[in-house]
Amino acid sequence: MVSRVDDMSNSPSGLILAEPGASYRPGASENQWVEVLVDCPGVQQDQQQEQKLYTYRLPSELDVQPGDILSVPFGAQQIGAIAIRLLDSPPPDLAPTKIREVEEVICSGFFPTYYWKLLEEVAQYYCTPLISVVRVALPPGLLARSQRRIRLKPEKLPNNADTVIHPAASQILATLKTQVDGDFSWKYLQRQVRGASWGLKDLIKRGWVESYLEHPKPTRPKLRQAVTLVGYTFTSDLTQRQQEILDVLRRRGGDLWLTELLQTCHTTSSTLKKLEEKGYVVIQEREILRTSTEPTVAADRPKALTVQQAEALQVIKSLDRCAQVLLHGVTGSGKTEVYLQAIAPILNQGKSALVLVPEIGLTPQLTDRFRARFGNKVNVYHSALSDGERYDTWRQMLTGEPQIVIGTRSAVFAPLPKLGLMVLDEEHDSSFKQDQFAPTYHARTVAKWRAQIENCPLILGSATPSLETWVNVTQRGKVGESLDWNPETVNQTSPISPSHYLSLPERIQSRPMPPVEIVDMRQELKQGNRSIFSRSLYNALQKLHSQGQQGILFIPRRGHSTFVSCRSCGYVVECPNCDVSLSYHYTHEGATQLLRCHYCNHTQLHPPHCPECTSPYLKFFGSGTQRLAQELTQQFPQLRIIRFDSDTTQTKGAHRTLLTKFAHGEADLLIGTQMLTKGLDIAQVTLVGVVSADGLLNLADYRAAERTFQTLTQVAGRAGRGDDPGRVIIQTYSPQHPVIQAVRRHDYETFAQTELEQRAALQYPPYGHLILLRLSGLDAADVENTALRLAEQLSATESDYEILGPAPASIMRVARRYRWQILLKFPLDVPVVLPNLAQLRERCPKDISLTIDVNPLNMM
Ligand SMILES: Nc1ncnc2c1ncn2[C@@H]1O[C@H](COP(=O)(O)OP(=O)(O)OP(=O)(O)O)[C@@H](O)[C@H]1O
Ligand SMILES: [Zn+2]
Ligand SMILES: [Zn+2]
Repeated sequence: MVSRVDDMSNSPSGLILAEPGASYRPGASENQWVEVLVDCPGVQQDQQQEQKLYTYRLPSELDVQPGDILSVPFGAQQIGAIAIRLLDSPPPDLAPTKIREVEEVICSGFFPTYYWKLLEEVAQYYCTPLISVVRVALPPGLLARSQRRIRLKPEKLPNNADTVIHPAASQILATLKTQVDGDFSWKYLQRQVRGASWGLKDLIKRGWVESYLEHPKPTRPKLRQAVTLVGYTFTSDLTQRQQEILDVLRRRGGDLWLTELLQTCHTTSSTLKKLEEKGYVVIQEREILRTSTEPTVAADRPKALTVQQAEALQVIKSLDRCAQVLLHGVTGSGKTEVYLQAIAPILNQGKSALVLVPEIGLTPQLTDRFRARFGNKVNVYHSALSDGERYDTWRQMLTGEPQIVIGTRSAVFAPLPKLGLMVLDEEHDSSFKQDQFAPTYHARTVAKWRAQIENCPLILGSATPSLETWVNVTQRGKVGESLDWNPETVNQTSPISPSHYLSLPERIQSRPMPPVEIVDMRQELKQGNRSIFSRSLYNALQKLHSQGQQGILFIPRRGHSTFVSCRSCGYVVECPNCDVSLSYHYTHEGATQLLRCHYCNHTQLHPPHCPECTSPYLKFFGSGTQRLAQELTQQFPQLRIIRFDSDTTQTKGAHRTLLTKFAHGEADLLIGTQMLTKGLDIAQVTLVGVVSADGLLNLADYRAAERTFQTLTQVAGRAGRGDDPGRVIIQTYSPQHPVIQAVRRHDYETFAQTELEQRAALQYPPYGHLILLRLSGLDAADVENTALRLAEQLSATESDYEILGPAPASIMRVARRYRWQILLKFPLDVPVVLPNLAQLRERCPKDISLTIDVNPLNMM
C-alpha cells in the first residue's frame, strides 16, 4: 500500500490524480482502451449502489476523451455510456479478445476534462469507487434520457426479406416501413412487437437495420410561443391597435412570450397573426428550460459599502487565480453584499460563479437577493428539484453562458465551464458533509480542489468559522507541514493558493451586537419556577406583543426529547425498527396524535393505554417545538405563533411561505429548531430566546462544543438586525460552561483557542485525522463479528494510527440494521500510511455494508 504522502510528492501539482495506467491527456494516441459507465435498466447494481465500470477497446479512428458520451455494445444491445477514463493497457484480468469495441462517439465534449480530475480526486480521497462519485455529480437518469433508436437500412434490404425471418423480426420491419425514414424509438418497438429483442438481434445481424443513440436531450422539451419584433419602421398599413401592440413589444425589448403579449395588450392571436403576415413580427415556438421557477423579486442595486466591506471586496477583486479567502463577518455584517459585488465583475468577464449554501429551502432570502441583483442569470440547483428541472438546469450550465449557480453540497460538482469564483456561505455548516453514503465528501474540501484545478478563488464565509478553516487560514505557520496528509491543506500551503483572512467585525451601520443574557435554570427551579420559561424570558415574551415587536424562540433539534412514556410503569414507546424512542407529533388542535421515528420514519397512532400495564397515563415528555407551541398558547394567548420545523415545512415552498408571513408581521413569534439558525435576516426581530442550550452541549461527540457555539451564536445573531436593538436570552443548566460564556461575550477567538487546545491534547481534528468505518447489517451477531474481525486485521498491520473500537454506534439499530463502528485516529506528526481500505471492503461479507467516512463530522 502506497502512502498518500508519497503519491502527492510525486505529483508536481500536489494533487492525486490518476492511478497507474490511467491517463487524462486529451487525445493521446497511446490510449486504446476506455472504461465506461453504462446506465441502463438491465445493468445490475449491487447492494451499495455501486456499479462497475466496463472496459472497451477504442477503434483507432475514434478520438475519445473522458466525459464523452459513447454508444457501446452491451449484451445484445447497443447502449449509451459515459467514457470515464482512458487506459494504456487492458485490465490484466480480461482476455483482450473478450473486449468489445466502442461503436461511436455520440456526443463529445459534454464534460470538460478537468471535471473528471475532480471526480477522480474525490473518489481517491474518500476511498470510494469513482462510480459513486459520478452518481452524486451527475443529474439522475442522464443516460436514460439518451434514447435508443432503430432505423431501416433500405439499401441492404432484399426483396424477399419477410419470407426468411422470425415473425418478430418481420413485424419490426413492417413497423419501420410505415415511416418514410424507417426510424423508431426502441421503446416504441418493444411495446409494439412481442419478442422484439430476438427480432432485432436477427435484423442487426443481417445488417438490415441499425441501432443508434440519439443525443441526450430532454425527452419532452417544453415549447412555448414567443413573439419577436422584426420590422422597426412602421408604415401606414397599420391600424392604430396594431401600432400600439408593436409599441408595447418594442418597449419590452422586442421579445415577449405570446401569452404575455396577449395579456398585456388585451389582444387576440389573430391580430398578432396579421402582424406576422405583414412582416412586423415572427411568432415561433421556443424551447423553455424547466429551470425551477421561483417568484420574481423586485430588482435591487448594489449598496454603498461600509469601509470594512469595501476593504474585503477590494482584496477579493484583486484575486484572479486560485486562492482561499475566509470572510469572517459577525452576524449581520453584510457578507452577502460582499459576495454580490464580488460576483458582478466575474459575470462581466464572461465567467460564472458558484454559490454553495447549507440547505436551499431554508435560505429563500439569499436566493431572492441574488435574483434581485442578477435576475435570470441565477440558477438554483439542489436535490429537491424534480429530475426534469435538475436535468435542464444542468444543461443550462453546460451552455457556458455567464451565470450564477446557487446550490447545496452536490452543486459543488456543477459543470460550469469558465468558473470565476466560488463562495461557500456558512462554511461551518455540517450539511456540507455527506456522511451516510459514499462518497463521504465535504463540499468545502471538494471546492478547494476545484479552486485549484480551475484556478479560481474560493470565499469561505461565516460568522463562526469551522475550526479547520480558522486554523488553516490564520495559523498555518503554527501547525506547519504536518497537516499535509490532507490535500485540503496541501493546496493552501502551496504558493499558488494563498489564503486571506478578511474580517467584518461590526454589524452594518455600526449596530451593536445584541446583549446575551444567560439564565441559570437551576436557580429558577430553586425559587419555585417550574415552567419551561424563566422569569426573564416570560417577561420578555409578555412585552413582545404590546410593543409590536417580533421574536424567535429556538429549541434544539427534536430527538429523544419528545418521547412518550408511561407515568405508571415507565414503559417507553420505541420504534420497532430502530433503537430509539418514538417522537410525539401533534400538529394542530384536533389533529390525530401520532408517534414517529426520526430515523426510519415509522409512524403509528398514539396508543390510548400503556401497552405494558394498560395505564391511561401514557404521556409525552420533553419539550419539542409542539410542546413549546402548546405551552405558549396557554401562557400567552395573545401571541401569534408560527412553528418552523420539519413538520410544518414539508411541502414545497413552505419555508418561503412561513418566513414571508413572519416577515410581513403576520405573527409575533417564530419558534423552531436548527432551521432557524441559517441566514434569517428580518429587521423587526428584537428578541431571541433559547429555551434550552443543554441538549446541544451534551451531545456525545467531540464536536459538541464547536457545534453549540456555532448554533447559539448564529441564532443569537438573528436579533437586532434592524433599527431596534435586540436582546438574547439563553436558558441553561450549565451557565458557567466556557462555550456558553463565549457566546455571551460574542467571543469567537477565545472559544476557538480553548477548544483548539483540547483538540490538540487529544489529537482530534484539526490536529489529527479521523476515519470512521461504519458497518451495518440485518444480523446483530454478523455485524459485531465482522467489526471485531476488521479491527483485528487493522491492528495486525504495522501502523501509526490508533484504533478506537469497534463499538456499537450510539444508536445501535436504525431501520432494522445493526450498526457498529471503528474509528481510526491518525496523529499529525508522522506521515500517514492509510490501511488498505479497499481490501477491508472486500473482506466484508456481502450482506454487511461498510461505509468509509473520511474526516467524519457526525460520530453518531
Ligand atoms: N453596505 C450596506 N449598507 C446598508 N445595508 C447593508 C449593507 N450591506 C448589507 N446590508 C444589509 O444588512 C443586512 C445584513 O446583511 P447580511 O444578511 O448580508 O449579513 P450576513 O453577514 O450575511 O449575516 P448572517 O451571517 O447573520 O447571515 C441585510 O439586510 C443587508 O441587506
Ligand atoms: Zn405502563
Ligand atoms: Zn425507526
